[in-house]
Amino acid sequence: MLQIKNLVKSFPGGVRAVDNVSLHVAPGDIYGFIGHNGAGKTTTIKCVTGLYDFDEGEIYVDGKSVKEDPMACKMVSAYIPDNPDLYDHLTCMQYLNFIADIYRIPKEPRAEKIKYYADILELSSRLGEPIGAFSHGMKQKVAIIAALLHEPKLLVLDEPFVGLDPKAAHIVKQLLADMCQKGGAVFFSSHVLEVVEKLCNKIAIIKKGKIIVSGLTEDILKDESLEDLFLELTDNE
Ligand SMILES: Nc1ncnc2c1ncn2[C@@H]1O[C@H](COP(=O)(O)OP(=O)(O)OP(=O)(O)O)[C@@H](O)[C@H]1O
Repeated sequence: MLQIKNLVKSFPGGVRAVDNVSLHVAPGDIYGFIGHNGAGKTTTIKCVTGLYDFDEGEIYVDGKSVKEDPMACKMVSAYIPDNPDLYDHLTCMQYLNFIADIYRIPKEPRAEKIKYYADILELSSRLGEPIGAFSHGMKQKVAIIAALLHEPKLLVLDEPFVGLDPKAAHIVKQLLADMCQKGGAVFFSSHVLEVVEKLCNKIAIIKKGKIIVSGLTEDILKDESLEDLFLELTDNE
């Protein structure tokens, strides 16, 4: 569903933020992407979602090249950034309709889906309010609903659990697991190692732009905790 091959991305001034990264996220995978601050997670994610151009390598979403066929990639995927900057002047319902229009979701399933997700994320009574009046966690929930409306095959999230209360985090984990059970794929970055360890069937650790370990969680961890492994692999400079 997501294939990253030998990705290289440098910034002006010579920072090689992503250095020959290769990853494969298959249908049904919940793939956790972890690393220290500045390791290259967000840069990789922004290359995958088409927000950054990249210097070398290839990225394929559902078999389509992000460089050559960006629209096709966007139609089957969704991205939730670490900071949900939505349109503050729109009401929650106006925003969700705007996103649904972009993905050409017909009126009837659209209304049903908005109701379904708003109910489980406890936003139903706030749909008519402007997003500008929402808390960070509420904006995060709106971004999650907007991302799920078109039933993406691939969902990419940057730090999805920051700002969510424990109940909302639990529901979002359930939504991600449901999506993967139906054959979708999830790729997300996180610093919450306990969540990654429990939720993800695959994990990659990135350090200074390079992948230092990747694969099935059970193969990587064996009897160790993810925290111990992470500290062991990333602490030595
Ligand atoms: N727009 C930019 N211009 C220049 N350098 C950048 C830019 N964005 C990121 N970098 C650099 O690229 C490297 C990787 O940053 P990135 O944001 O991908 O890290 P991260 O793993 O997401 O970190 P965090 O966990 O803190 O969010 C860092 O050295 C950072 O300073």
